[in-house]
Amino acid sequence: FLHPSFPSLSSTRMQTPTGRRHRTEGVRMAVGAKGEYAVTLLPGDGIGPEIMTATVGVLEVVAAKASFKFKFQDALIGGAALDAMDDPFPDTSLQACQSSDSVLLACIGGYKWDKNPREKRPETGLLKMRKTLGLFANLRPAKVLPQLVSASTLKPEVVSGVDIMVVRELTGDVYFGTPKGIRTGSDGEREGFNNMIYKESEIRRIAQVAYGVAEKRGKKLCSVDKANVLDVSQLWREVVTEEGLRHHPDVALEHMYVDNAAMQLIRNPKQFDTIVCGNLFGDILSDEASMLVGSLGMLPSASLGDPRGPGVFEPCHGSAPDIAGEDKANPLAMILSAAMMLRYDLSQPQAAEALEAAVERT
Ligand SMILES: NC(=O)c1ccc[n+]([C@@H]2O[C@H](COP(=O)([O-])OP(=O)(O)OC[C@H]3O[C@@H](n4cnc5c(N)ncnc54)[C@H](O)[C@@H]3O)[C@@H](O)[C@H]2O)c1
Ligand SMILES: CC(C)[C@H](C(=O)O)[C@@H](O)C(=O)O
Ligand SMILES: [Mg+2]
Repeated sequence: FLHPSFPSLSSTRMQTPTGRRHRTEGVRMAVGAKGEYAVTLLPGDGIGPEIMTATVGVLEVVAAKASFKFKFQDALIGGAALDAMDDPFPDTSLQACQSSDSVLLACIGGYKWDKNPREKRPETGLLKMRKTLGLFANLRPAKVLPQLVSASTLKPEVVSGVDIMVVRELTGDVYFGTPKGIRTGSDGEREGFNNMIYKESEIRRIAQVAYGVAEKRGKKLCSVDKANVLDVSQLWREVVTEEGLRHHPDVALEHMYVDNAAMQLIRNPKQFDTIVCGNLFGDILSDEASMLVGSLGMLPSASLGDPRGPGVFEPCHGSAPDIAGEDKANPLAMILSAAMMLRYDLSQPQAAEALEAAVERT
């Protein structure tokens, strides 16, 4: 597991992050040692190509001022891959990712493919990528920049100073549980069903990541579940508690039901430091957290997991088909995701800090 070396994305940006270098030593650093990082670009759909172009431009400037270069290669995912190859995440794209030091993904999806059968949907390609690359930990920081306090729909005194890290489990839960489908019962009525399921080992490893992140931030972890109703959440709560008692007694652990957490995030977001939750709750709460920051177009993320493979760095938002092609999309979530790539995957903290500082100035 990668948790002991996980850096935080807290306001204490001057600490030396040691993320990927530790978990990849001797495995993937050889390319970096030559001064060139192989990065696969997955522009995807909608505003994806626009924000990817902006981000690559910024990374070229970073490289020009640093002692390393990037070797970019494009690959297909989502609707673009369906159109070209009838597969939302073809093997050629998987191989491109696996042979890279890191992967930048913009976003996928769009009206054009919304009525496709499940296996031919852009979203299926995204989930396949996360699962096959073993990216079980998704870090979604929501940090309010002082310059943008007034951009939030909430009062300045509520959002000013907010600095939350949502640690979302990414390869389990109702997203991947089986059985699932739509069936016709004996009474002739159709019913849809999915299975919300977590193995103990899956809960344990994301809890370890979350405690590792919390250790390096405010030593405060809020685990979000629905243990008052769901058995899967009861196990989640037991395992998260156990993991803390055994290995992280210095981290203050709190449990919160997801409905209350959704309310508390709006009522008093500054009570939170690190939040850990399952895949579905994390999806919802991180979009909610984006409105503390002022815009969904500001929320980056890092998807990490298998130490032998690359991480994938992707904004939290989708393909925004309503504004695609209008040159209106905010590229900062994508650019900040590239900063996370520099920090977590490529062990270039100074470049990451420079990029984040540039975003703050902009
Ligand atoms: N990781 C991903 O690739 C991802 C994430 C979420 C949704 N999706 C897909 O995206 C499609 C659209 O979904 P949705 O509309 O529910 O969510 P969305 O995140 O694409 O858009 C929600 C709203 O936020 C705006 N928005 C999003 N990103 C923005 C940016 N960078 N700058 C300015 N405004 C931005 C959009 O214009 C829209 O009004 C769907 O097909 C969905 O499945 C993909
Ligand atoms: C598009 C969808 C599959 C995806 C998710 O639910 O994980 C998205 O909403 C996200 O947050 O990355
Ligand atoms: Mg989402």
